[in-house]
Amino acid sequence: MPRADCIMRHLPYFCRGQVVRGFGRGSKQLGIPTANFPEQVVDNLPADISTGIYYGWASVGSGDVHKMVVSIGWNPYYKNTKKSMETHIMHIFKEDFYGEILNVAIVGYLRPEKNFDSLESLISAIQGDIEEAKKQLDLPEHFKVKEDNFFQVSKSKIMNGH
Ligand SMILES: Cc1cc2nc3c(=O)[nH]c(=O)nc-3n(C[C@H](O)[C@H](O)[C@H](O)COP(=O)(O)O)c2cc1C
Ligand SMILES: Nc1ncnc2c1ncn2[C@@H]1O[C@H](COP(=O)(O)OP(=O)(O)O)[C@@H](O)[C@H]1O
Ligand SMILES: [Mg+2]
Repeated sequence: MPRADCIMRHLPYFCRGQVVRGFGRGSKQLGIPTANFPEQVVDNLPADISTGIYYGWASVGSGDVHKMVVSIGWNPYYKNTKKSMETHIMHIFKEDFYGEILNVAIVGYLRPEKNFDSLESLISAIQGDIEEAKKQLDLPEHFKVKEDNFFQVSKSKIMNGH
């Protein structure tokens, strides 16, 4: 179990980066697309932030801020060799947003990454994470992060074109 102080010390954690292609394993077909960050953003994470599943807020470019869940780690089910950071946003987008800037505020920790004996159990674990995240994010201390200047800055920066 990761130590709680190693997790909480870094939260809320804010970062942004361009959305890149992942392994295309079809998480979209399963109804759980994840916007992947480039290696560089993953490498910039605090060295001692625990891998695992977190929740928070996200926006694409200068768009609205939505609830999200994010997985940081090696996806033991798929035995990845590179650490990844993938965000599922609880919003239905009209189209894909590869190449756009994803702004992310991580506010809380849910659980460590796990291996599963079937794809179905991985999917139901992720669905459970989504439901828990939705509840947690309605708490006042988490809801207020949605209004953080971090997201306002992302709007004005992009609208002014620099
Ligand atoms: C909320 C959430 C929880 C996840 N939990 C796990 C996990 O416990 N173990 C695991 O191997 N992968 C986990 N994943 C990662 C999925 O395996 C990953 O999204 C899948 O490999 C799709 O990758 P792709 O974007 O490259 O297609 C999780 C993803 C999300 C969004
Ligand atoms: N609600 C959403 N959350 C995250 N990504 C989404 C969402 N809706 C559409 N997408 C798009 O789906 C892509 C991720 O799909 P996914 O199947 O995980 O493919 P990849 O392996 O390339 O990451 C994102 O990069 C984004 O462009
Ligand atoms: Mg993905």
